Amino acid sequence: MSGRPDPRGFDFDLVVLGGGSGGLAAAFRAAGHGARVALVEPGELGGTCVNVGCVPKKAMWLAAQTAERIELARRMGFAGLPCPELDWREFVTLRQHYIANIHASYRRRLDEAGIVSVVGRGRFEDARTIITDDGARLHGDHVVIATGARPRRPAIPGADLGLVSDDFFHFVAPPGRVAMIGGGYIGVELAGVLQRLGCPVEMFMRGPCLLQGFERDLAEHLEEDYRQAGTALHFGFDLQAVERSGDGKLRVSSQGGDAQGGFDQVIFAIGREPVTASLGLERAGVECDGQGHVRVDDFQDTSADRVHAVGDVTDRIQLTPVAIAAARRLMDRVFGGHAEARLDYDDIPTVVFSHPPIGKVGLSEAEARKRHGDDVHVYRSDFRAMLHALADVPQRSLFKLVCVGEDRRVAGIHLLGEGADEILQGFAVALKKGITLADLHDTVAIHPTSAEEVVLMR
Ligand SMILES: Cc1cc2nc3c(=O)[nH]c(=O)nc-3n(C[C@H](O)[C@H](O)[C@H](O)COP(=O)(O)OP(=O)(O)OC[C@H]3O[C@@H](n4cnc5c(N)ncnc54)[C@H](O)[C@@H]3O)c2cc1C
Ligand SMILES: NC(=O)c1ccc[n+]([C@@H]2O[C@H](COP(=O)([O-])OP(=O)(O)OC[C@H]3O[C@@H](n4cnc5c(N)ncnc54)[C@H](O)[C@@H]3O)[C@@H](O)[C@H]2O)c1
Repeated sequence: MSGRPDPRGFDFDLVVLGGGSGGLAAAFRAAGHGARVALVEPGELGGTCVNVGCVPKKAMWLAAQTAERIELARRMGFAGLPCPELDWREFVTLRQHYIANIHASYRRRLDEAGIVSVVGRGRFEDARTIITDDGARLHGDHVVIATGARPRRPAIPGADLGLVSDDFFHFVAPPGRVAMIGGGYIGVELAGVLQRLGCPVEMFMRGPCLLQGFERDLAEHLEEDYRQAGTALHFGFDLQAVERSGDGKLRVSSQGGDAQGGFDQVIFAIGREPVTASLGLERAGVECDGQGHVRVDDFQDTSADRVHAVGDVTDRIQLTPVAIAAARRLMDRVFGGHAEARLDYDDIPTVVFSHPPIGKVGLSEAEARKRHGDDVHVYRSDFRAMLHALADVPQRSLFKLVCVGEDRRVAGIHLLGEGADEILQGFAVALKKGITLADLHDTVAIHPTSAEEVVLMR
């Protein structure tokens, strides 16, 4: 919308705050049900995922994987290959061109769906009224809050010397020697990309391992892979300060007195915080938890009538398909006549795009034992993928099934290795449908693949 703000305001069935994964999905689905929709977004369409998350990250991962493949090819006897060295500027141009196409496609789809797209930041005047930067008032019968999250910075001296994941996607040249703080999804993924693209990187973790929340044995394998690739891992490093030394390099020090220097960049990957502070939620009667996440019930309803929230702004699993699925079901309930529609947050598959990738769906072995006691049966396959065996590199794959009960229902699938990212999706469908180990054994394997290990585990 442009021009002078209309003092009478504009009426809609739905006003959506945020044009990221969740907000766009809500807007499109509601419009599909015939609702009159306004979408308020101050930045580029697509939010975190498209602009500073999944998409540019996966592009960098693909570049890093290509470098890895060139190295494998050399080991397999291909001669005359150049030393893999990425021209970052050229690749980033390709990446951003890909992203620009996504923006254009969203813009076209919003127009086609008749959704009013408002450029600006919105905040609540009351539970039915959103006021935008330029003073326009949008009245919605329903409001969806989908303002997402932003990277967290530690409250320590020198925090302003460090970067966050958003900044990573501004690099147009190798960043030099990097200290990555945090061993969760983002720390592991960005460190993996850097190491495979030939940038020295060291990881500093407060805890004792990488990827807490993933199977210990698989994560330990991954730690070994990272060490083999030349990444130093510092566990139990509780960051106390970042300083610039006399030589211009950065130095990180821990509570325990440990210090490491000589870094060109420090990147914080220590979690994300919800974007709620400036939304005027109190004026709408929307409650937040202690960390600022919007509180929602199982139906994505907030404490305010007809105000809903989806995605990273809530305290649920922070994944794009989760934000999208929650938004679509919410709109099916509100505008589509499906009174019971809601997202089941159990058994959501997830993959970390590490090198190699690691993925999981369902229960961990520990969670299964907590719920099912001794009636838990674990099957493992530890093998070298054919590609790695041929190239004679030490990388191994580790697949694990967690089954429960007399009928060995498959309650958890955990994959680390070549192709894990692509293999998991289909098996996640099967797990969700309640398959047993016997069902896997009844399925004829596809040979020779890594995926066949899942149906052959005994
Ligand atoms: C580096 C990185 C890699 C990731 N990789 C993956 C991955 O591989 N797979 C995966 O599933 N997930 C991944 N994620 C997570 C995924 O990006 C998020 O879970 C997802 O984007 C959440 O969507 P959302 O709609 O809740 O929020 P967002 O996508 O963050 O969208 C929120 C939008 O709200 C807008 N906004 C903020 N304030 C206002 C306001 N006042 N008014 C109007 N609009 C406002 C913002 O500008 C933003 O566009 C990754 C995240 C990061 C950071
Ligand atoms: N492939 C994917 O699907 C993907 C990729 C990236 C991000 N994401 C989503 O984004 C979310 C955020 O990613 P993330 O990596 O920032 O968070 P995370 O929660 O995965 O990991 C944060 C890590 O930082 C550590 N930490 C927290 N505070 C610290 C401190 N003060 N000092 C040192 N370490 C500290 C935590 O112990 C944890 O290991 C993820 O949880 C995930 O849901 C998904």
